[in-house]
Amino acid sequence: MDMAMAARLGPLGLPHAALLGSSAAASTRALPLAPSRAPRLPYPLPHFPTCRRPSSSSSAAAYAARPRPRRGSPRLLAVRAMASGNPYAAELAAAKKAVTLAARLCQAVQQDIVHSGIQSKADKSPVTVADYGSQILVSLVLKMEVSSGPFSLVAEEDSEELRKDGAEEILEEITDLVNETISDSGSYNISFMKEGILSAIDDGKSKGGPTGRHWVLDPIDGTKGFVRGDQYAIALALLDEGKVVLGVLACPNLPLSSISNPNGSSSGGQVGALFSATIGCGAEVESLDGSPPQKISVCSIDNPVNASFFESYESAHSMHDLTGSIAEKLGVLAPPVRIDSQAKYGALARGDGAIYLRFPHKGYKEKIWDHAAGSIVVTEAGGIVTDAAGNDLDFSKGRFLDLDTGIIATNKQCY
Ligand SMILES: Nc1ncnc2c1ncn2[C@@H]1O[C@H](COP(=O)(O)O)[C@@H](OP(=O)(O)O)[C@H]1O
Ligand SMILES: [Mg+2]
Repeated sequence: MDMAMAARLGPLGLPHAALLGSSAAASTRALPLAPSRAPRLPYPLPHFPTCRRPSSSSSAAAYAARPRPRRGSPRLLAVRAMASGNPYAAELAAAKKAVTLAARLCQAVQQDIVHSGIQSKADKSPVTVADYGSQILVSLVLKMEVSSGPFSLVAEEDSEELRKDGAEEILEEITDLVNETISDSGSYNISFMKEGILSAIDDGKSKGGPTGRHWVLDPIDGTKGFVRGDQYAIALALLDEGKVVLGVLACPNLPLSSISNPNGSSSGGQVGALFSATIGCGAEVESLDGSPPQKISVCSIDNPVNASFFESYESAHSMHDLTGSIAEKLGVLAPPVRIDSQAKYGALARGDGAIYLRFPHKGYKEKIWDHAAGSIVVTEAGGIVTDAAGNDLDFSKGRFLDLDTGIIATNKQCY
């Protein structure tokens, strides 16, 4: 290929016009519903006291003998981080702990939504409870586990609605659900009052930016999938000087085995995957129930004819006719695999498919929490994530990504 020709080509070896042109319909393969797991928490929960630090001497003895956090104190974690050669090891451990706890809360609420037959996002209350609850847990756990430096969190939710008249009941539900999840985990002997809950949400108001460290959180990514009982993710990343240096993706309904085989998820297999990656250290997956992490890498397919590609389940989020047309031009034969959330990035990173195409409708502005964790999981697994013009995604510009041309993630061979 001559240089002039190469310059005209975009990612996937296609001219930019082909990436941004239009349409051809494609048949689809939707990921089979993951088998549901028994809820760990009833929902809605009965109310219970919001502060239970022991006062009597006998309960003080019980308090002294309480189960301790398994991963050790922040100081110990920092020492381990230095010893392991991963400068973000303490942050990674905290991030995994935070999203695992949030995933438990979300699973309990999703079970309730599915069982109660709520199928529309219009009935917002349980979704709202889970969104806020997940953000609160992640915010609280990070603050308790990572003590170094100022705390900055760029997250989707704020407490404005919960501070309005009439929101008292839902705030109480959220408070109870958060406290119950913490108590049930056995990790901390602490509970929170409503004001602490509201301020944990508002910790997520940071604007991010090019300097310092910022956590980036989507407390429930793929809300529509969550309501349907399908895929969703709790996505948490860390920015350091404008770069994503760490990412974790809790995908409670994603099979642990590959979803490249349509029957793969029905092999009696476990669901609940936790992807993680730290810059320069590779990417891993483990079960949300705590199996040992295993290194993952993107697939080595070099001919799109043998590739399958991921895209949003929701056509409102990505133009299915355009992605179908791109796939056709590439020679992809398999129908698209449509799933919600950054579970797509996780599945791509472990080689379940070769390409993820995301082309929102004109005017949509992507938020950093929808891609930060997923993109580092893919790049650390050996893949590439760019916009349709081939530029790296820039997470240093605040709460939004500065692009309007779509996102492509794939392995180096297909790019
Ligand atoms: N019109 C639109 N175009 C593109 N993305 C959209 C969109 N409306 C919402 N989204 C984003 O798409 C995310 C879900 O991605 P996916 O389609 O891959 O499941 C949503 O995350 P939330 O569910 O956290 O709001 C939301 O941020
Ligand atoms: Mg999202």
